[in-house]
Order: sequence, then C-alpha cells, then structure tokens
Amino acid sequence: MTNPIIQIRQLQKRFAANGTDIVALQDVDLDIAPGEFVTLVGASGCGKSTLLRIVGGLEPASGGSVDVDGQPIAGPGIDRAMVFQHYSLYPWLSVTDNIKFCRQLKVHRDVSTLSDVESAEGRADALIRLMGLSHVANAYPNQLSGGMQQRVAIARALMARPRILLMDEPFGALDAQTREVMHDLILHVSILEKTTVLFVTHDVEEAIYLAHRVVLMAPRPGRIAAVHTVPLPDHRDQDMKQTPDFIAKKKQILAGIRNTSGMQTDYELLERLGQVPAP
Ligand SMILES: Nc1ncnc2c1ncn2[C@@H]1O[C@H](COP(=O)(O)OP(=O)(O)OP(=O)(O)O)[C@@H](O)[C@H]1O
Repeated sequence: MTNPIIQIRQLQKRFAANGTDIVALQDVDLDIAPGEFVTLVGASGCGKSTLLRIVGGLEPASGGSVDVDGQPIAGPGIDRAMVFQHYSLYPWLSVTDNIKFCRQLKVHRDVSTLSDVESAEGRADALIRLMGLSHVANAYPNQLSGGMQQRVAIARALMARPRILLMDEPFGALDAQTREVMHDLILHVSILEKTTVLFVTHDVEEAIYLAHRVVLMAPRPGRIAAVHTVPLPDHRDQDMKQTPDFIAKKKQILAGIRNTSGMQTDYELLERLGQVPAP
C-alpha cells in the first residue's frame, strides 16, 4: 500500500487493574489507505475500542506508534472525529446548533473572517441536507428517534471535514431496519466526502457490508488474528447480503471469532473432558 493515511506499528497497550496487568493490545500492525473503510470485529475484550481510542488520541499507547499522514499522533486532532454508540448531543441545542457547535467554538477562539463564518453556515446546511435532517433542523434531540439523533451526531462529526472518522458501535442501539438505512447513508457519505473510516462493531454482517477490509481481532492478549478483504464492489446494495460470496465471508469470520474467543460449546467441553454421552 502506498502512503497509508493511518500507519500502526507494533502498537502495545497495557492496563493495570486490581494488581494484574491486562494486555489490551499486543504488536498490532495495520496500514489503512486514504478513503478506505475498515471494520474491526472480535470477541468482547479483544481491544477494538482501545485501538480506536488510541488512534483518536483519547488514550496513550504503552508502546509502538500510530502515524496519521506520516506524523505521530499527539492527542486528539481536527483531522480525526469520533462517533460513539450514545449520541452525546447537547439537549438544550437544536439540531442545527448541535451540528454547528464545535465550529462556533472555533469561531469564538480564532479571529475568523465573515467568509469563514459563511462557509461554516454553508457546510452545516449541506450536511443537514445530506443526512436527511432538513425537516427536523429546528427540533431538539429529545424530539428525535435514535436513528435521527445518530444522523445529527455524524453530521456534527463531519462538520470540520475530518479526514478520518472513528466510529465505535455507532448503530449498536438502533433497530435492524434503521441500521440498514444508516449503513447505506454512511457508505454514501464516506464515498462523497472521501473520508477514511475505522468502525468497531459486534455485527459481522454490518462489518462486511460496510467495509473494504474486515479486521478480526482476538483477546488475551488483544491482537489482530486475520484481515479479510471483502469481495464486493465499492457501491453496495442490500441484496448483496444474499450472495454466496457474502454468506461465505460471514461464515468464515464468524468461525474466526468463535475460534479466537476461547469460548466452546457444551459439546466441545464434554468432548475435551472425554464425557461425550453415548448416542
Ligand atoms: N481503562 C481501563 N482500565 C483497565 N482495563 C481496561 C480499560 N479499558 C479497557 N480495559 C481492558 O482492556 C481490554 C480491551 O478492552 P476494549 O474495551 O478495548 O475491548 P473491546 O474489544 O472493545 O470489547 P467490547 O467488544 O466488549 O466492547 C479488556 O480486557 C478491558 O477490560
């Protein structure tokens, strides 16, 4: 891969908890190309969120490096925006003001020209249209469904034109139909804005549908177990989930999660103990 936008090398993260050392990430190497959509899946505790938070600059690494555009990251930056499962909107601000909020802070901090302010207004209006929020632009978060609130959170994250969007189970709290709508929306937006996306999920179907590559992580210690290239064209549609390639990839990744999670079925446990009941 030439000139990755994110380059992760030998990344380590240890947490000390109750006198024990937890290896949340060990020797993680990953390059992500500009405009690529990469999803992270794996058993609970394999370090998905920790990896995302380190790339977001919210958590320091214990070793190794994360470079963005060839520069080591030093804390959060305007080039990276995060979206979490819980929408974290400001309840006292309208949809429009929530989307413009960070921009307004910047306008207060810096000496901005009228054209800066106007271009921010134009950007907010464009995002409101793009995210299908025009009819609720003046509503408040508590008047919106979960799906609509998450659209606002994504629009707000995109406001500063981040090159990288870091998403931690952003659709985990939504119903199945709303998730499908959000999948097509985030794919459309990421292609249109040429945004690189790193996306954590527990849902393997979601992981495949959205991604160019699915990174399978394994726990204890947290590490990359496999990287799966998704055999689908860039422009996706929901019918692709029924194709043999999609179904085969889903089976392969689910088996990978089972094999790396250390979980075993009751049958496997009995078999190991030599106590399989006679047929
Ligand atoms: N602040 C912390 N202090 C101590 N241990 C932590 C901390 N944050 C994460 N861990 C531990 O690091 C490991 C990786 O956690 P992380 O949340 O990144 O995993 P995950 O794959 O995102 O899990 P899940 O799928 O359940 O959200 C886990 O064992 C977790 O308990």
